[in-house]
Amino acid sequence: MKIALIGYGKMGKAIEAIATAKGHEVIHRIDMNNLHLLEPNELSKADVAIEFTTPATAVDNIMKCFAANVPVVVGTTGWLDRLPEVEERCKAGNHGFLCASNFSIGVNIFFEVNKRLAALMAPHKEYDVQMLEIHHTQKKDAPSGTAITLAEEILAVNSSKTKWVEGSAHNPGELGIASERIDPTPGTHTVTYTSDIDDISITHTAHNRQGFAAGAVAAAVYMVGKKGVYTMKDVLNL
Ligand SMILES: NC(=O)C1=CN([C@@H]2O[C@H](COP(=O)(O)OP(=O)(O)OC[C@H]3O[C@@H](n4cnc5c(N)ncnc54)[C@H](OP(=O)(O)O)[C@@H]3O)[C@@H](O)[C@H]2O)C=CC1
Ligand SMILES: O=C(O)C1=N[C@H](C(=O)O)C[C@H](O)C1
Repeated sequence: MKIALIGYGKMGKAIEAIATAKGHEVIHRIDMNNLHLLEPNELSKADVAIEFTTPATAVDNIMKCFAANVPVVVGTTGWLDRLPEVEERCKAGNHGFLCASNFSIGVNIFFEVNKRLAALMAPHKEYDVQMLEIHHTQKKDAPSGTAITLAEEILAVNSSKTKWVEGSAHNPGELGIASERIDPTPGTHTVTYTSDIDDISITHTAHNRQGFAAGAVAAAVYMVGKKGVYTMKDVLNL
């Protein structure tokens, strides 16, 4: 598989290491120094593009992959308010697109555990729920994309909560997501239910970026030749 890496920072480099070890070929390593490689005649040489850049640049880069007719796997977070628009463009143009706030197998299983716990806790109004995410200090967005996914899964079943908010909740209807930035934390997420009687917490702790990178490579293999909108649930059969 020929891969165009859009974004060659911490994640781009981690993905390259895993992709090449698996026998894939990285044909483009795109950062701010070689943006001409985003032109259709260059991107179209790849079987798949993997996009890990910044919240401000992800959507433009996805559109460039659509223009080049290259399926794209997107890990960049902090832009997902525009996801419906991007999915619409993907379907309308018959392109290939897979996006995940977190590619690691462990976090995707954690998402399922979170959904099950949220369903079990929903009738028990004596418990309040809050979240904490911890990442390295270079992270541009807060709360993390993973935390937002976890929060949305809780909001879908917990009728006491109407929206998530950054930091502490100001009223009982809000689900507070606290963010801490501590180096070199790759990514830690905790969901806690608190009552006067007891607390229940679930935590996922990434020890490094290998899980995110391996999941992104698995998603890229899955996306070669694909049209339409997919998620990690398709890749992992969840
Ligand atoms: N979904 C998941 O599983 C994961 C998602 N992420 C997310 O991935 C994103 C990237 O993370 P990370 O690798 O740590 O970030 P880094 O800051 O280490 O790397 C970002 C890279 O993007 C490049 N870049 C910036 N603007 C553009 C552009 N317009 N076109 C092409 N490349 C560009 C930068 O180039 P330059 O150095 O020249 O500025 C740099 O190489 C973040 O949003 C993060 O939250 C991270 C881990 C896991
Ligand atoms: O920026 C990061 O590093 C990470 N970002 C993703 C997120 O926002 O959830 C995934 C992972 O936690 C690492």
